[in-house]
Amino acid sequence: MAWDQAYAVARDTAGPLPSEPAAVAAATGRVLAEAVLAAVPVPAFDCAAMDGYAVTGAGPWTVVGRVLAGARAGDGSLTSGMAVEIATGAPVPVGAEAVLPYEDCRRDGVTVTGTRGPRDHIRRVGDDGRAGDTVAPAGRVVTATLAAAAVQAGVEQLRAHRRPAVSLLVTGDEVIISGTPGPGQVRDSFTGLVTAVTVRAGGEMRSSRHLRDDPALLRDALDVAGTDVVVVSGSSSAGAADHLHAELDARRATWHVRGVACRPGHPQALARLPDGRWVVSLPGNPYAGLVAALTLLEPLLTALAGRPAAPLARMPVSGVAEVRQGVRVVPVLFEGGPARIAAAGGAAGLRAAASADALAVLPTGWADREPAVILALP
Ligand SMILES: Nc1nc2c(c(=O)[nH]1)N[C@H]1C(S)=C(S)[C@@H](COP(=O)(O)OP(=O)(O)OC[C@H]3O[C@@H](n4cnc5c(N)ncnc54)[C@H](O)[C@@H]3O)O[C@H]1N2
Ligand code: MOO
Repeated sequence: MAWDQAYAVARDTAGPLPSEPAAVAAATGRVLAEAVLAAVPVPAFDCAAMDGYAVTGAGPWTVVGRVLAGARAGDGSLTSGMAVEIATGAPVPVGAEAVLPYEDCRRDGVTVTGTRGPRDHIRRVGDDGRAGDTVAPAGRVVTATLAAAAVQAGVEQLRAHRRPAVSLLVTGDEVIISGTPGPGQVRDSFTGLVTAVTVRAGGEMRSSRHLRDDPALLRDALDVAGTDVVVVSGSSSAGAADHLHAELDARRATWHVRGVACRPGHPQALARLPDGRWVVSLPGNPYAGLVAALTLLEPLLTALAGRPAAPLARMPVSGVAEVRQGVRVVPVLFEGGPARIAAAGGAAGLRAAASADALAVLPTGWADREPAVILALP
């Protein structure tokens, strides 16, 4: 399957997971299934916008008291010629017409003189929205800013799509999950990468498990992986120890993507089990697996999380790389002007990607300075 088509299938095949109530404070990164409506007006009471004196009528004014923030709204009232000393955010007494900032007036004993300017320096109830106003519409990602606006408007609970839960099965007899690899061993590169892609797309990483290359272990692990998405690294190819495809066929999985015309990352796949769980197969070569995570896993999770699919970024790319068929995915550097190819190497090493700014997806027949899709690195 062509790379663009595989990306589109991963992005467009799954719909958002069901929604549920969620505490605003814990909903960052999730997508609103319903609009957030203000429970209270903002501000909830008329209050001072400056430190100074709340006054009524023309000056001079007689200071009759002091109101600090936190005082009860509705207490106290002013009539013409009266003033109270007031703090920013404190409720203005009933009848107050303006707040005179300290710098615009003079106090002598209990008398304040000064001139009222064109602004009254009072924030009125509902200036920034009334109860029932939309704080944010359905479909928005809950950012820290959106969450802050919601709690400001008295909202503590919202309705959001469930985060897609992800588990990772790291296959390979040679793979170790911690420490420095010895002869014949490789250190797992996938747990960190898959976690980062998952979190970035609005998912939740539940577990990462290492499995030896044994079909029975893979079968059992697939049985118990109770997550929306099961990612399997390695075991994607045709080798004697690669059991994933046979296992998915035995389970009558539906193949949505089975091989992508993409270098590296050709053996990547996306399938759905009859019970609804998605399986993303990442080739074991780490750079190829990273490419596959950005091609299939990220758009799938984005859709399951209910996030709107952002259009793919494109920019001109300069450098040397041969792309005879399918696409070639290369690390690039941003230096102003076209992105520059940092290296166009193999499928295993991550070193060029480590100090690159992004990956570029070079189409078949690509030539120097022609545009390419740009994928952000996790
Ligand atoms: N006869 C063929 N052989 C291969 C083909 C093919 O089409 N026909 N495709 C090649 C391509 S392309 C890739 S990519 C790999 C895919 O292999 P698998 O997904 O089956 O993965 P493994 O064989 O288990 O491992 C490949 C390579 O990656 C290393 N690896 C595996 N897991 C990890 C990990 N968690 N962290 C770091 N490195 C890992 C592993 O040690 C191997 O070196 O197949 C080609 N062969
Ligand atoms: O295409 Mo493989 O995925 O070279 O590494």
